[in-house]
Amino acid sequence: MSAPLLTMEGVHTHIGHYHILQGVDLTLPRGELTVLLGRNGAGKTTTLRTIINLWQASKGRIVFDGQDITNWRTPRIVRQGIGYVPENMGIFSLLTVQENMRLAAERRHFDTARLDWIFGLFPALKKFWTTPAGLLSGGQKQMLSIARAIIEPRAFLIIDEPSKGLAPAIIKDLVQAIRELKQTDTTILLVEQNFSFARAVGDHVAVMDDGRVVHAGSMSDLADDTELQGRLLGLSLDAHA
Ligand SMILES: Nc1ncnc2c1ncn2[C@@H]1O[C@H](COP(=O)(O)OP(=O)(O)OP(=O)(O)O)[C@@H](O)[C@H]1O
Repeated sequence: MSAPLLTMEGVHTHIGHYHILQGVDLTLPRGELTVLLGRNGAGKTTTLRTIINLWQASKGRIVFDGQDITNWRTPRIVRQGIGYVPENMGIFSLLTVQENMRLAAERRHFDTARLDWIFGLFPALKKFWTTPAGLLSGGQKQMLSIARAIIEPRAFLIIDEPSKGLAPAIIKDLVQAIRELKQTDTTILLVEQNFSFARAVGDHVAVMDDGRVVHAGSMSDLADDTELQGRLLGLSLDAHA
């Protein structure tokens, strides 16, 4: 088995006086999708932000592709080929879809073949290419946010709760797009609360509680074991949807 793309070893993060991450251990197999699950406030978003040093780890080690990146600054970390889709999507409402995409492209230049591939994943972006992003639906904004993160080839993609607030039909489209993205060998770390979505795309799962990873394993093992689901996640009805 090849070396993992990313490992976190005993990572702690403080935000102001609050001790949020309390020794996170996480291993991300290369080329596969790991879902980070856990109740509200468990520390999922803080984990994502700590990986790219938007929050500085106060203790522990983060290794990406064999390099200790724990104390690197964010721009240097993301230049290693990391795309980040934040929970608030980070798009510019007054700019068009095209302008939003151009800002994310290296030297503001589009690779035509890659752009066509993205239009295949998210046809709505082609349709609304010259529309201000603020006028898109919630699902279309999410697609734009992911498209921005993959406008350049990425070794690693971090996506924070993409299904949040989206209608089931849109979630289905997102599942399809993420499955296609997986074909490109990109390693993906996805935070998700919707277990049916998580189950549809995930190879591996890590469950967080109180600032730690309390379970890590294959998605299929968790999906097959309702007792484990109940114990780990206190799952809501959508687990069985
Ligand atoms: N800027 C901040 N200042 C103080 N506390 C914060 C800050 N950001 C997050 N926290 C706290 O850190 C804890 C973990 O938050 P985090 O956003 O990582 O959780 P989460 O698992 O992503 O939850 P959710 O699913 O609700 O987004 C929470 O108790 C939260 O209140």
